[in-house]
Amino acid sequence: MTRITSVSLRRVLDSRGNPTVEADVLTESGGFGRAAAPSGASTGEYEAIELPPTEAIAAARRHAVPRLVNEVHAGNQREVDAALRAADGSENFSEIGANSAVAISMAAAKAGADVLGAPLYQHLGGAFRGDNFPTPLGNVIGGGEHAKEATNIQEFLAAPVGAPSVSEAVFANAKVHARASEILDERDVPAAKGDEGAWAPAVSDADAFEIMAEAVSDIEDELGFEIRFGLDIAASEMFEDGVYHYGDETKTTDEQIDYVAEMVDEYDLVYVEDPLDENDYEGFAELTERVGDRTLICGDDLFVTNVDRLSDGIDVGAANSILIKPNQIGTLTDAFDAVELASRNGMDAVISHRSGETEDTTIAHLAVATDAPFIKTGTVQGERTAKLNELIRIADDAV
Ligand SMILES: C=C(OP(=O)(O)O)C(=O)O
Ligand SMILES: [Mg+2]
Repeated sequence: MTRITSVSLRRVLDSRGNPTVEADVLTESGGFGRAAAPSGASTGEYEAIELPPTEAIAAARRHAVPRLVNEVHAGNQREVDAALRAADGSENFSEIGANSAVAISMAAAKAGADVLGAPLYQHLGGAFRGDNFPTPLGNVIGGGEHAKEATNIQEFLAAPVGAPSVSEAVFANAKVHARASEILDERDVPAAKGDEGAWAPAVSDADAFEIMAEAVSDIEDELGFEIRFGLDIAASEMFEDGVYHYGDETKTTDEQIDYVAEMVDEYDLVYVEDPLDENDYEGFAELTERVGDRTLICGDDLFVTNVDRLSDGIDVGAANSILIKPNQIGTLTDAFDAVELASRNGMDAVISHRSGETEDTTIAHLAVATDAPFIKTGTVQGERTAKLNELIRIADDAV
């Protein structure tokens, strides 16, 4: 019933105005799935390869489509993804592009769910998923590679951990975002927005911590449940010549570890992503040893959703959490394998968008399917609210 009968690929716009790959998958019983690849700006060195969309589409039409159409079943995700890997033949999807691969992989999952008449999260996660929801990590203030002349730290993320429902959590983050804007106004600081819709003011990181703490505490008082915050430092982007660059200042690795540990305690941070360079497993391990009992130390560029890199990290205790971005690795199968390896080793898997996104909502379903404690998918702006609103719909049994 779910045998794939057609795969079409096209270029569509992403949220930065760049082209990206969209895939449509049809099955013999009329099941349909459509998905589009996101795209990073602060990409990890070890991510699967994103090809220019025109090249990725041409290569996928030549190599992957013939191995999919009439050959595999959309309902059998491992079969679909194995065909994509076989069609590509490289370790990192350098032939057909991880952008083509992930769009097809996700579109096939949706087509499989369509045939079964099940919501995507249930097709991916099983009959007993759908009662637990991730806490959305909402990007409120940011800079780094996502906005020029703003903070060095890439993302300051609201985390409404005490919200009674996912809907209240989503609205809480929007309120924190609005409150941060008022505080910036009160300080006479103009702020444009970065790629993900976070405020991108020209303030120091120290000021951003203060603004974030004030915004979170005001909204916590207003709503009456616990809201904390976290960071994506995206430290690989700051690391050059053996030191971390904060504007004109630098920090050695030891200073960076001390700084992050101090911020964890001063601001009771619930989450810290990529506090150190993507090659520094030891630094990650040292920081995790110091503060991992009270916060999540999450590897994004460190692990790139890759089970081999995650295994190396597990061996040395490099983090207690992994960020999962399907396009970093190329298929849903690979992303699920990373989630499973993490959870078998007591680590939390956090599902994430990219800075370049589309209206695609797959990651909302992925987060529910994997019982993720957190999802990082922005706060406002259509391509972000697409996922947040989908979480609300899933909770409302309206998908
Ligand atoms: C979402 C992120 O940004 P990008 O997509 O640019 O890697 C991130 O670093 O976690
Ligand atoms: Mg990151």
